[in-house]
Amino acid sequence: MFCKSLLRTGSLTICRTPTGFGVSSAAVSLLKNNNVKRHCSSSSDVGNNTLKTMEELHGPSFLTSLYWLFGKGYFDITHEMQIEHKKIYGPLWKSKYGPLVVVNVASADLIEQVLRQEGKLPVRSDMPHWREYRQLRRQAYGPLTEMGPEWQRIRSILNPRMLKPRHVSNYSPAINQVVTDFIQRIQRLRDERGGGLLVSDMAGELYRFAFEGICSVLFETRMGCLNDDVPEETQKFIESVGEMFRLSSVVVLFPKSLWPYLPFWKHFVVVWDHLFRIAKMLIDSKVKEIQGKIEKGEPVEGEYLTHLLTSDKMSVTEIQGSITELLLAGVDTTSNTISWALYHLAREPEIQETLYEEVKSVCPGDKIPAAEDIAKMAWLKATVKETLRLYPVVPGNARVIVDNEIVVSGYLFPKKTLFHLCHYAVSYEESNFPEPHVFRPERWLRGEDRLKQHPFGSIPFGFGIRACLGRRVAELEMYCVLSRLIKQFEVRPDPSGKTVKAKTRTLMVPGTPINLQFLDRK
Ligand code: HEM
Repeated sequence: MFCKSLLRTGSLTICRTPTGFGVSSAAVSLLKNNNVKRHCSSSSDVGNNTLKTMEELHGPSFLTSLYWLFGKGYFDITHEMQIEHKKIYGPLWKSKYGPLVVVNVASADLIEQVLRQEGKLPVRSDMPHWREYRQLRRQAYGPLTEMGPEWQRIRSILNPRMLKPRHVSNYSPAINQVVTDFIQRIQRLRDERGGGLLVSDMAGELYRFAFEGICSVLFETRMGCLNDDVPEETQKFIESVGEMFRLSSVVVLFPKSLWPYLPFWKHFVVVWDHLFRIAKMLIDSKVKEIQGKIEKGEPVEGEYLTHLLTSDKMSVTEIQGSITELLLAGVDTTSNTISWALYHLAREPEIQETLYEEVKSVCPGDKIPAAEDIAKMAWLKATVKETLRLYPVVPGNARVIVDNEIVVSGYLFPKKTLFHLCHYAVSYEESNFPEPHVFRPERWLRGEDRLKQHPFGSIPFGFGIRACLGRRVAELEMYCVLSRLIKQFEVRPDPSGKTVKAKTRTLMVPGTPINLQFLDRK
């Protein structure tokens, strides 16, 4: 019934898809008792009981899709293809990739309809290649790869210290130490290599920052990513993450039965071995530290890892599986968002000045912003929100609703239909965001305009029980580094005046390097 092959096309992660259709009586009653609370499908559909099937939904054929991707050159900018396809087919269309069928959803109303009907155990993609490695090496699944009730169990353990604001605020001292080192690194790079002004490839620099920042939270350990001489083990760790993602997108193009015969599958396994080995080393050293303290009768204090290890709800192998996945999900998402925010602030001196005044008034002198200070910085938060609207780092998000059939815009979709939520296209809906291409943080300040916005108009962290686990930590990192950079420097654009466009590499990343000038503020 399900095609198990998997194809990855830029932002689109395509996995299992159903081939069977049909209208069941359960579906009709589902429609009548539609559990969509807001912006639901039109009442005439419900009244007439006229449900269309997925077969009736239009959209590009396989050949047309290939032509768009490779003939018209949208392979690198699949986020733009969302907007073009929406103009042609409307907000709901079907794309075929060989035997795979993907239902694209590209309006805030319809995304809301899909997400509000997801059951208790939604799935994003079944990640067969990541899962296969874990089976091969008897490693545990983490929140990205786990499914069903086990996924629910590990999320219930991982969630509180990652998502509750009172716990997350405890990470601000560790993150601020990393920010201090990052600012010093920017000063060094600028003075030693950039003629006292320019820092090249900010996305690369912020990648180091985000790697160091998330490791300081997850492993409670400093890795030295921001040193001039990065420790060898750390350098290999960073490279293995990049290599794993690169190989992932190749492996997934081939059927599982061929993997053992592919040279890059072997390489993929070696890279994962390395990632898991370093994660284990870091966790083992924390275990030893905790044991030492217990033996000496000293109090055991710590944050995320210490809490997981001492709460006894997960085995060490399970902790290793989950922490490794948190790390993988938490580096380039955060670093790319910070890069885009700085890119725009450099081009919008007035917004930058407003932000500077806000940070200075909340944190005068040398005061370093803590979580409670950030809560008072409305412009800072609005800047990050607007950045994520223009560049939703995950521009298209796969969603499979496994528990139930659902009705969207008068169509009945069977269980396990693969939806592709077009967050990028929705972020640029003129009706929600007037002048959608303009960077305008004030859209997010409290006021009348904000009340008019659709709550699903920009949901960069997803929605519901399978939404981003690292949202609060990512926000804290972004707020800390942006506020302190803007307080310390006046950021100006690359004097060459080059504009940087986004490209899709699963995530939305800068297509060319972002270079910025950093002038000390007096
Ligand atoms: C700006 C930064 C980030 C953005 C925009 C972002 C966005 C997202 C999105 C859109 C999803 C999918 C949600 C859905 O399908 O509804 C997701 C999932 C996830 N994110 Fe993030 N993320 C960011 C940072 C982080 C960080 C720092 C971490 C780790 C500390 C993290 C960990 C995760 C995990 C583990 C999942 C999978 C959750 C699950 O399937 O249960 N993310 N993220």
